[in-house]
Amino acid sequence: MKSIEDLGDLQGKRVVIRCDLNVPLDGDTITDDGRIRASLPTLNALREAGAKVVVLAHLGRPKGQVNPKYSLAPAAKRMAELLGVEVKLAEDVVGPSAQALVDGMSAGDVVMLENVRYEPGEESKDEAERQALAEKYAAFGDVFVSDGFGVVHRKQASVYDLAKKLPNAAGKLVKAEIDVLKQLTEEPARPYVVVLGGAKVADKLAVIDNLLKTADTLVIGGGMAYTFLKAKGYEVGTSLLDEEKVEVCKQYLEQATAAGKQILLPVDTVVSPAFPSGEGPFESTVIDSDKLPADQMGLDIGPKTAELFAEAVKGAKTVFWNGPMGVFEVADFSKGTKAVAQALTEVDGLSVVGGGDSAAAVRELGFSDDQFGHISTGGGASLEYLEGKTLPGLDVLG
Ligand SMILES: Nc1ncnc2c1ncn2[C@@H]1O[C@H](COP(=O)(O)OP(=O)(O)OP(=O)(O)O)[C@@H](O)[C@H]1O
Ligand SMILES: O=C(O)[C@H](O)COP(=O)(O)O
Repeated sequence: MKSIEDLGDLQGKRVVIRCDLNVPLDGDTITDDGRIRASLPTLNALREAGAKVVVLAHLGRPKGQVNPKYSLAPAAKRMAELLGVEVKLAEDVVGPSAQALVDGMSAGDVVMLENVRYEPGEESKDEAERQALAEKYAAFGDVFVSDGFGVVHRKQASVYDLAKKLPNAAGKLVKAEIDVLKQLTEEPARPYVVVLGGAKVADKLAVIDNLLKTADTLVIGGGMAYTFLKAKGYEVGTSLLDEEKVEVCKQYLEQATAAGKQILLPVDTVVSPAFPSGEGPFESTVIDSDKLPADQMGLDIGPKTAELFAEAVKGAKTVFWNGPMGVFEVADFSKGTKAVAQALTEVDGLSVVGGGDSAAAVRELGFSDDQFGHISTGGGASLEYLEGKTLPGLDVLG
C-alpha cells in the first residue's frame, strides 16, 4: 500500500480523495464532527503539496436517489471551517456542476462532489455499472487517495473500482487506523473482549462467526441483542429483530459453548411503547429480558446488564467496542451506553471504540478521546478488519 508521499510531485495535480464523512446529523446540524476532523491530516498534506483536492464521500443510505436529506452540505461547511479554506460543494456528483468546479480549480483548492450514493452506480452489484461511474470519477483526477477508512469494507465505485483506474495511495487516516487495529489482530493481550451493539444488525451479525475464534468474550447489547434473545426462545416485543438470522444466532450460541467462549446478553432491558421521537418525556420501564411484553420495544440495556457488561469490560486486557447499547441520542435510553463507555475508560490495557455513532456517543456522553486507547472512525470496517477479512477498499490499493 503506497503512501501519499509515494505519489510523486503533486504540485498542480488533481487528487481525487475518498473520505468517510458519514457524520451523525440532527436536522442539518452535525452532532459529532470526528470523521471530518480525522480527514484533516491528509487533506492538509495534499493542499500543502500544492494539489487540487476533489473530495468524494457518502452520507447515509440514499440508495441511488437524489435526496436533499442526505446532502453533504453540512459536511462541506464544517470541513471548510476546520481547514480554514473554502470548500465548494458541487450540486451533483458527476454532472455539469461537478465538472465546472473541478475545471475551475487552482493549486490548494478543495472541491467536494455531492453524495456519491445519489448515483445508482455507486453501490451497484453490477460491476460494469460501477466501473462506468468510476470512470467518471477518475476523469476528475490524476491520482486517487483512499482515506475513508470507515467505508473500506464496501465494494463500491468510489472505494474499490476507482482505485483500479488511477495511480493510488492510502491516506494518513487509513494508515493510522490499520496501525492500531493490527495490535488487536496480532496476539491481543487476553482476556480479549468485543462489545457489539448498534442498529446495523444484519451487517454486523456476520462478523460474529470469526470473532468467536479470536475473542474470549462477546458482549452483545443494543439493537443486536434481540435477535439473540429470540434465539434463546424469548419474545422481544417490537424491538429491532432480524428474523432471518435467529437460526444463525442459535448456532453462534452453541458454537460459543462448544469453544468455551462466552456470549453475554442483556439480562434486563429498558422498554418503551414506541421508538422515541420528538422531545419527550418518554415512558420507560425496566423488564427482565425473558419477559418483554409484546407491545413494548427494547431501547437500552437495563441496570443489571450494564453492571454485568461493565465488569466483563473492566476485566479485559484488550477491548474493542462497536455499536451503542441503546438509543443513546435520547437521555432516557443512554445509561447503558454510558456505563459501558465508563468501563472502557477503566480498562488496564488497550481499549478501542469504533464506529460513527459509537464515537459520537462517547463524546456526547461527556467522555474525551484521550480516555480511550483509540477511537476508530470505522464501525463495520473495523469489525471486518478484526475478523481477518479481506477488505475490498484496502486490497485494491497498491
Ligand atoms: N435497541 C435499539 N433499538 C434501535 N436502535 C438502537 C438500539 N440500540 C442502539 N440503537 C441505535 O444504533 C445506532 C448506531 O448503530 P450503528 O450500527 O450504525 O453504529 P456505529 O457506531 O455508527 O457503526 P458504523 O460506523 O458501522 O455505522 C444509534 O443511532 C442508536 O440509536
Ligand atoms: O458509518 C459507517 O459505518 C460508514 O460510513 C459506512 O456506511 P454504510 O454502513 O452505510 O456503508
